[in-house]
Amino acid sequence: MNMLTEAGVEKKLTEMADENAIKMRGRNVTVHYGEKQALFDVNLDVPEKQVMALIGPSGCGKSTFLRCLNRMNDTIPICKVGGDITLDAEDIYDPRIDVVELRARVGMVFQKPNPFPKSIYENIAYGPRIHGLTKAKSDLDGIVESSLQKAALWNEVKDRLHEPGTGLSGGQQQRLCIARAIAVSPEVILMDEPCSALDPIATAKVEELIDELRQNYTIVIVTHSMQQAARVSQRTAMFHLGYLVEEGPTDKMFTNPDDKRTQDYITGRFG
Ligand SMILES: Nc1ncnc2c1ncn2[C@@H]1O[C@H](COP(=O)(O)OP(=O)(O)OP(=O)(O)O)[C@@H](O)[C@H]1O
Repeated sequence: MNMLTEAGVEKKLTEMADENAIKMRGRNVTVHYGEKQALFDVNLDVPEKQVMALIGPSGCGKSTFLRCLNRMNDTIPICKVGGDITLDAEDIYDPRIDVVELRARVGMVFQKPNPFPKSIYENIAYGPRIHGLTKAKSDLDGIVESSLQKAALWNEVKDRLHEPGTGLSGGQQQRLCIARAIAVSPEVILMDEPCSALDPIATAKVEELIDELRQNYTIVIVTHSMQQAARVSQRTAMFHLGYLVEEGPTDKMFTNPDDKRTQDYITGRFG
């Protein structure tokens, strides 16, 4: 029989806990835009260092939920968020939370690549500089290089770092935006349909990158593409009309979902 020592048991338990670690937790999350309620009592856990896909028909509240996770909804005056959302068990809506710092810990990549109208180098250097992550120019050079490496863009841009970011192809611009998010050492990266403006080759590159990034980061991605959700995520959450319908391992969600609405959506019967 395979007997584990006490230290072995301890190690095994720690590994199991890590596998199931919850990075962000949403409890009874509601969102109103003025009178209109967009989310109803959403309870959803985001597992650490995995990719979670948010799927569901247009208008079901996927992007609204995503934006709750780094308080991007604060920028919409009519938007009111209720319920609890935690990051490492810390309430991110606590008035003492510094929202700028929160958004460095929980970075975001948008649908349309949106590099600053500055050089490739400056696009990456801006965040670490304003967050005071580095003082020496050589440190900043190092962050720029490692962020571009992690975003699988370094080889394509290393000889043109001082050219405008807006001069890159759409797919390269999106990887530049991912590098920019990585540069401030986030823990979570939120992606709102990051490939919808990209061609299939650029999409494949970004998907490959997402798969690599999950070794170090927790990722939540909104996508309209069932294939993409199946390719990149380990867990999938299905929304419908502002409700979380169900959540589970991606394999199960795409082969044997519990709810008929998920079945109908993934087989293209609505949405
Ligand atoms: N800024 C806003 N002001 C008012 N209503 C909004 C705003 N943003 C979203 N909504 C409404 O909230 C609901 C959920 O929208 P949301 O964008 O979160 O859905 P979604 O599932 O991401 O949709 P899509 O897949 O089309 O992007 C919709 O009814 C939408 O009209």
